[in-house]
Amino acid sequence: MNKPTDIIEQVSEPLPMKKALSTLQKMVLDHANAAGSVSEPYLQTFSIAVSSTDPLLWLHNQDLYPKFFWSNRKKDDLVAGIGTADVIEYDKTGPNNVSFDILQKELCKKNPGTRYFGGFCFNNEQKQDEQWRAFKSFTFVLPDIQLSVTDGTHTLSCHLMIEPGENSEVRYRRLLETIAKINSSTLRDIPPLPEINSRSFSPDKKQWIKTCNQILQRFQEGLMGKIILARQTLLEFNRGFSPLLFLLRYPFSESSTYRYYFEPEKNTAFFSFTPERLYRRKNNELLTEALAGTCSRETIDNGNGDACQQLLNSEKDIREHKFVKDTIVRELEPICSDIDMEERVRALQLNRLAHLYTQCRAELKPEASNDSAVLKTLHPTPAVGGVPKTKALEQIIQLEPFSRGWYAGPVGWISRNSAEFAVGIRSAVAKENMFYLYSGAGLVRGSNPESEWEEVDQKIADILAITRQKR
Ligand SMILES: C=C(O[C@@H]1C=C(C(=O)O)C=C[C@H]1O)C(=O)O
Ligand SMILES: [Mg+2]
Repeated sequence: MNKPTDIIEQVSEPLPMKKALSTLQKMVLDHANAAGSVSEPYLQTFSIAVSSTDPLLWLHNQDLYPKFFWSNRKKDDLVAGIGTADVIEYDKTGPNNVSFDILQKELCKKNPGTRYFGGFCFNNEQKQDEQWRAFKSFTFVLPDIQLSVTDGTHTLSCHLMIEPGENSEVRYRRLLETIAKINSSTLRDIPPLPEINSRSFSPDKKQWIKTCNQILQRFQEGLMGKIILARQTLLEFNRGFSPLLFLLRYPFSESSTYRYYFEPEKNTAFFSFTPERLYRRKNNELLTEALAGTCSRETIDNGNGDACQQLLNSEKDIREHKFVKDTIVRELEPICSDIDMEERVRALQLNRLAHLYTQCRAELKPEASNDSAVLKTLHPTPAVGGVPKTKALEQIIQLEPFSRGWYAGPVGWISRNSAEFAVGIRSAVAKENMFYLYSGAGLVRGSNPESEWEEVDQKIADILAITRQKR
């Protein structure tokens, strides 16, 4: 077999979905005749322009798994994917650094010019609760079929991966069968969510306040500077349903948040509406940021106040933010030749919340121009972990009455020369009728446990609002 060209692309006017699918089938079929055995992993992408189709609705209309969806904050990079052309995954408890290295090593072997989508758990040293089973320590999927919208251009692609020793004919046949199963209907039937039977909090408010006070005591003793404590809100619905409904019903199309969704098995999914970027890398160029310190509109002047101004004047929030900003700069130093962290802190207005925000641009040293090096350095920042890092991570395991799973972990995509990871906060994991929502707050000296409880409520309020939509 010839050395592969990465991408076979049919250049034409955008085709309607049905026609695009049959053309894609033909492209694969034409190529399948050239199939043989390979001595190295062989990855081929077939692509075609398709007429404007909402990727979320398209995903909703399919009955193949896994499913994923990704949208960046600017909404000029949207991808919906189905099926597994290839997967890089790992499922053993151990240090996060081992996970990062394994992904990097496997990715290098495959050297993909295209993207694998997935995520990592927050802390792989932690034994995970049952609802996280399908997500593993990490999972990155190269989908069989994907619909992407880049700068307004819609592209339908499929991927074929042949590993050494594999029968390529079987692979081609399997891909053709998968394409044949794609539903090209554009049905807009988005059912309402079922009723909620019960709602419970872990920890409850009393326990939360007790734990926060314990932490405040540690600050007094000078043992720690900052820690992020999270809460789990469990919603039990009266029946199971597709968690994708939360994305289809997310009402804030203008909001500057990522939208991340991964459904490894039918009706088991993790999703996140996070405002926070962990990093974006292109070769040796790195973009990252500090995002911490919160004020909600609702808590000032019955929603009429200026949350951004309030935040910029809050000594406690500025301090909370500074832990993240300073740590990022300090930890990037060994792996970067140039770091440009904005001097001034800004306020970023979201739907109901405002956050303190500073951007950072850096140049990676050649030996650190890879995602394993960057992930080891940045994750977890003190926006979701704490200061000092190791101590905070130990405390989180000890004090939180649940495991974090993928909550606050890096979620996003990775390819040969570039990657983008968001921080999986404002998130939920769903398993049939049970939905576990996660959110946390950064505690520093002077934090008020009651206000931090409310801050967490505000952070999951966008997700909860969806459960109250009537139609
Ligand atoms: C930990 C979360 O958010 C983080 C905590 C913040 C805070 O305490 O002010 C703000 C943004 C994030 O850094 C979360 O939403 O779960
Ligand atoms: Mg806060």
